Amino acid sequence: MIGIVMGSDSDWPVMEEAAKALDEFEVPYEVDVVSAHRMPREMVAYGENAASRGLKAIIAGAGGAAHLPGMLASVTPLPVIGVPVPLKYLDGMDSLLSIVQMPAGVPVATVSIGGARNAGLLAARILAAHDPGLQARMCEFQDELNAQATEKGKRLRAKVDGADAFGFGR
Ligand SMILES: Nc1c(C(=O)O)ncn1[C@@H]1O[C@H](COP(=O)(O)O)[C@@H](O)[C@H]1O
Repeated sequence: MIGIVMGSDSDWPVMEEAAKALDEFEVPYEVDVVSAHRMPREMVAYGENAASRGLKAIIAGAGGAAHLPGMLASVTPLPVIGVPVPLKYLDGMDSLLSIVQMPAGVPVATVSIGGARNAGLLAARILAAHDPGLQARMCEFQDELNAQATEKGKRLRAKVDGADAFGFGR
């Protein structure tokens, strides 16, 4: 089970992509609003109880002064994946820097601004390290990505001038 938490329900349109990625790999998850700023005691309780409740990793998204991922990481031994959520001002740079610049000893695996899909995929990979079946599905997924990228190259080359990737045949 993966925990997907966010500072506000207004983050859900971004964070939903993490849930969709976990759905693709049939990884169970729970979702909740847990704010370090607005509900600090509940946030500490969530982090302190996460491991004993059976969660294997936490995906935490927040916008602006995004202290939630780092604060969770300080009260749980589980891996925490931070998702910077872009807001109206500063385009998510505020959130990115708040999440990524953690002091040594308290790691948060930070994905790109709005990168909730990668957060979901990273959580699946963490579980896959101890789950051969899930790891096999991850390998298939990577093969599909490869095939799609190869196809894009073929289409582009055909569109430009029929040359191959190195420009031979021009
Ligand atoms: N960054 C945090 C924290 C936190 O880090 O504890 N709690 C809420 N927020 C963020 O405030 C933004 C605005 O929230 P509202 O839309 O509720 O006003 C959201 O992006 C949320 O993640």
